[in-house]
Amino acid sequence: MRCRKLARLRAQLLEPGPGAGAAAGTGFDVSKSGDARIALVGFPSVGKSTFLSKVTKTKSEVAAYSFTTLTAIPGVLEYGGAEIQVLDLPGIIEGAAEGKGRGRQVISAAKTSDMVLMILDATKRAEQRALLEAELEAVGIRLNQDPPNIYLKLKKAGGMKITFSSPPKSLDEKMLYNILRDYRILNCEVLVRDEHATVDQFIDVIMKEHRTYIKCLYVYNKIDSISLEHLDTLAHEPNTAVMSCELDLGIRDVVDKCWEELRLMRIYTKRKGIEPDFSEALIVRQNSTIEDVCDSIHRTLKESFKYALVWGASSRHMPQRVGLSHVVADEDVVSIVGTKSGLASK
Ligand SMILES: Nc1nc2c(ncn2[C@@H]2O[C@H](COP(=O)(O)OP(=O)(O)OP(=O)(O)O)[C@@H](O)[C@H]2O)c(=O)[nH]1
Ligand SMILES: [K+]
Ligand SMILES: [Mg+2]
Repeated sequence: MRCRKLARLRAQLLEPGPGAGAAAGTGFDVSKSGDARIALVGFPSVGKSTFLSKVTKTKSEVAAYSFTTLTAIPGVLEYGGAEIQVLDLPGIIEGAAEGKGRGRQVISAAKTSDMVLMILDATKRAEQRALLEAELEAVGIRLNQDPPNIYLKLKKAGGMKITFSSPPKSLDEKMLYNILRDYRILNCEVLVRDEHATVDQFIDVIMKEHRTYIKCLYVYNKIDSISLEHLDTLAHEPNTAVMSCELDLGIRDVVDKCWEELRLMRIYTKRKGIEPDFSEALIVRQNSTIEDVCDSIHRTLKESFKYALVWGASSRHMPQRVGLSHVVADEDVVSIVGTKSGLASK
């Protein structure tokens, strides 16, 4: 890219131009591919692009100055037969959520991911983590949280019916009534199933169309430049990994943790009388059933399904004969038996 164009793009990242703010929150135009998407989110120059270049074949520009990366750069991380799309994103700055720079666009791209890798600079002050979290929170991203266990159904008439399945610790009927009125909801049914539910969680339920619950792994990079004591403290924070891209330390561990958090499973399919093909795995989400496995092989496979044979952690015998509702485990070998004799997967 020419120098002037680069300078202009860099300026746009910092300053809201026309169309910034609400309208600019649409994210970058990178189509999803592979079995899952991980977004690299962080302040400028923490090492996001260095990491992408380490774990994928994609080379994203690396430099010591801020805003080296100007758009979303996708790479593919191969892991045990799965292909995970890793999105390198421009650095975000404080105030990004309010539309400062193109930060909102960056955060919107993160919102489309299955997992956020929050890259932090181990040499920088501790507040960076909370500051970044607050930016993501502000656009409705909830990190490492489950959706609140509160049922809300809007009605056309009949007023408000609010019930608690057990006495709540920090909510009461009056509070919920007032919040609902603030959001102009006058007819509805509410059932609070979690005694620890908070006001913020209740608002998240009202706003659920604008909330996204995403897993996050916090990764401190540049541990080559900090003391061992500091390293020890960082490494003990929850949902955290530490690494040095420069010294090639801890990167494998970060990738392994991503795999665990994404909760994907590899299923190997086997035809009758033939050894399973371990070179090609079918990737499914955790808690998937034989039915999900069938669906990911072919849309209509279920129609001719008779039973499946399963070898692996989920089977009681080797093999175990199971039906569509059987829940599979990572690295199970599955053979689908259909009504047309000898029909096997793939
Ligand atoms: N000491 C040290 N420096 C690193 C490490 N990883 C990356 N760097 C340096 O940090 C600087 C920024 O790296 P980038 O990968 O460009 O950072 P980025 O987060 O992509 O930056 P932006 O795209 O500008 O937001 C470069 O000078 C890298 O060489 C590390 O593990 N240790
Ligand atoms: K940089
Ligand atoms: Mg970069």
